[in-house]
Amino acid sequence: MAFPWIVLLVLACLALYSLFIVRLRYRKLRHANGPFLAAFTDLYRARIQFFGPFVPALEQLHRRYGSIVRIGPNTADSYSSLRVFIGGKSIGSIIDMQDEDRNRAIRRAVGSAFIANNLLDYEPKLSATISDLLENIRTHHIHSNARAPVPFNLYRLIQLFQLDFLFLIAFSSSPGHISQNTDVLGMAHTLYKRIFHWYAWQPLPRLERFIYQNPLWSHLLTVPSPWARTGAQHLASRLSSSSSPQPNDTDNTNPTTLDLLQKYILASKSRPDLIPPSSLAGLVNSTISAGADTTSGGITTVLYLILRHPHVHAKLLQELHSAGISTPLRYAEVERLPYLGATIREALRLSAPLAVPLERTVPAAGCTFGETVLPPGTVVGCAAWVVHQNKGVFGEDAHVFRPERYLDATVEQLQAMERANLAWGLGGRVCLGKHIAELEMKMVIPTLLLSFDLNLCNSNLDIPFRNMGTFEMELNPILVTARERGQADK
Ligand code: HEM
Repeated sequence: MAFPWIVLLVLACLALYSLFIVRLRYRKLRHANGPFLAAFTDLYRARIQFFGPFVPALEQLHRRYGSIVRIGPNTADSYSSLRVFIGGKSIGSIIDMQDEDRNRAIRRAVGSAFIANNLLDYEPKLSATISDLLENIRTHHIHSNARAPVPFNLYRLIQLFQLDFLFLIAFSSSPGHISQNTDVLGMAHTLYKRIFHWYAWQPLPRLERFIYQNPLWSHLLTVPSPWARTGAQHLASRLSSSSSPQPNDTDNTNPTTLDLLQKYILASKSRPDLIPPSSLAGLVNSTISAGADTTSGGITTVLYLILRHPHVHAKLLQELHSAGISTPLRYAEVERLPYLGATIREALRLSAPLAVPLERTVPAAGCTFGETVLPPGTVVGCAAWVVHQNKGVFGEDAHVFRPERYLDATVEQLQAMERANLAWGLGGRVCLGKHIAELEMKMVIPTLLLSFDLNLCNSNLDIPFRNMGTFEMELNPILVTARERGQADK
């Protein structure tokens, strides 16, 4: 009857080992302030992040414990729960790549696709998709005297628009969401499920990996990704097709002929050590899926805040009218409009699409924040929503939507606000698609405002901006009605 003793011995060893690890993790950061429970278990953070409201909970912790708060023992792997699987195998992603050197090199290899100077390459494709968007609103949602107002879900429509645009720039072909007015491949829906999964499991990456990424049963649990499947199909047909531009093509001097997939293929040809062909599907998929929910949420947020603040709406229309914008609008006409730029910036400050803390690991040299010394390996994170409420930087009215704060500011204040701007992240892992997203926002928002008289149906809706960013727009849809603007309004 030795069996129970062996079991007990193993259990005791496991318990001792867990205690040892917990104590080690606790001791390393015992000087950091925070709730008692958070020093020992990630369940504390999981509770506030899952049941929320997360941002107010973080703000309250800062009021109580100061500018640095310990919200967990020390767990890194912010993005592992975003992994996408095909046939039970993770296809990899640029976002959860922890090898900084490789990430830097890949960003350099495909960087030309994302720099501000090459933005105009995207303009024709964007204009075409905007034209489909206008057509969609006119066909399905317009409110005229002859027809009763038909409220529509602004976020859903912008999401369909965004999916079409991203596919166009990535694969030179659009699934036609906007023209068919539907989530053609079920992408919007799975996007929401993935984002929800990420938010829910981000604080518990080990448990998430054990449950959802376990080779024994993960194929039963992982949400299929029509994104990844479609991307992989495009890649396969591109590599086998003789008609499309091939990786060996020397005519890559004209960037307008190359879509994102082709740029990645060329980068893979010249640096197979860095971008092996097997990593192409994951890299392209993660690059564009990073721009889907963020940009749809960003555009929706800006429009929502403009519509909620009639004086901002009026001032913006005035700026657009005085600029003599043509139809269809060209990027050069709106790129530098000050009030438009300030309005977008202010909306992303108050409601950055990524609401969860952006995490980094302290390097070997360690680092010091104020008087707190953080040892190498410590995971640190900043939540844009919390940083963006700093009154010392953004003023006493930091909670108010006021685009003028950037136009009235001194150079020093502007620099301080820029340094604290986390909407796009900061440093080496700053958003790769920032310039593309800005191009989109600066073209889509004025076009919609100049073409339609948009009205919010639920203008008392505050919830989306207090908890988890764009994800909430799925649960609490922002409904609007649209009426064609008369020529006289323009
Ligand atoms: C309003 C729109 C957008 C916002 C607010 C946004 C925000 C962000 C943020 C905050 C990060 C950094 C995450 C971190 O620091 O851990 C990021 C990363 C990234 N974004 Fe965006 N993004 C937007 C649009 C786009 C678009 C349109 C694309 C591509 C077409 C894109 C591609 C990426 C990629 C690939 C990364 C990962 C970069 C890396 O890890 O090296 N984003 N984005």
